Amino acid sequence: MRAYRTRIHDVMVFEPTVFEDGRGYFFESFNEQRFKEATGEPIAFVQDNQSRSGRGVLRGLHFQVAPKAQGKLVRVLSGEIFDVAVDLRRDSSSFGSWVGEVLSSENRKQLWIPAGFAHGFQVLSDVADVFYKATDFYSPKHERSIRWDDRDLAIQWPDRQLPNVSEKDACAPSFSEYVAHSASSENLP
Ligand SMILES: Cc1cn([C@H]2C[C@H](O)[C@@H](COP(=O)(O)OP(=O)(O)O[C@H]3O[C@@H](C)C(=O)[C@@H](O)[C@H]3O)O2)c(=O)[nH]c1=O
Repeated sequence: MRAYRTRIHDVMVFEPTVFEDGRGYFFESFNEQRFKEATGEPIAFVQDNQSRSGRGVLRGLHFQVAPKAQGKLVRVLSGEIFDVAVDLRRDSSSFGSWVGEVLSSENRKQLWIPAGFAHGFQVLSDVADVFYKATDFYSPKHERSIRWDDRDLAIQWPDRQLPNVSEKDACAPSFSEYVAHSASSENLP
């Protein structure tokens, strides 16, 4: 497994070692010991999620606030997505910055998004099955969202067509509205 950091230090990419033979392939999709060594943090996952989306779907930007903030380890079982993490930790030098990575069933990359980040993805294939592990349980009370097309965040989504978003995501507040109306500590893990 290869693990490396992105331009936001705490967001990491994992590339598993794939063993191919006459039968097909094998790889370890998650290894707790290696994950802990690479991140340097004692991270435990408690929930696995899976979603299917068609081309043009954009889900996000989503996060849960403390004490139910979630770290997420995202991968794609079929298809291709552009996966994005936005740093919402107010004490961070990269507060308000984003990083994006193409994840696909072909490249088998995984993106580690720690607690304190918002997460979203855009589907680039006809269908994408996305699977992610989360470090805390779903809690609607702590769930928040920020607009995917926020002007200050200026995320460069690869598909420039107007995406297919949920009603909830279409009404999400802007980044500056969110920052103005939330407690400064709520995104600190
Ligand atoms: C996220 C989630 C949703 N649900 C339910 C609530 C709702 O009825 C239905 C669909 O929920 P949503 O519309 O919020 O699904 P979705 O837009 O796919 O939300 C997800 O987006 C990505 C980007 C993330 O990072 C996730 O954490 C999550 O927020 O599933 C659960 O039961 N458990 C969960 O953990």
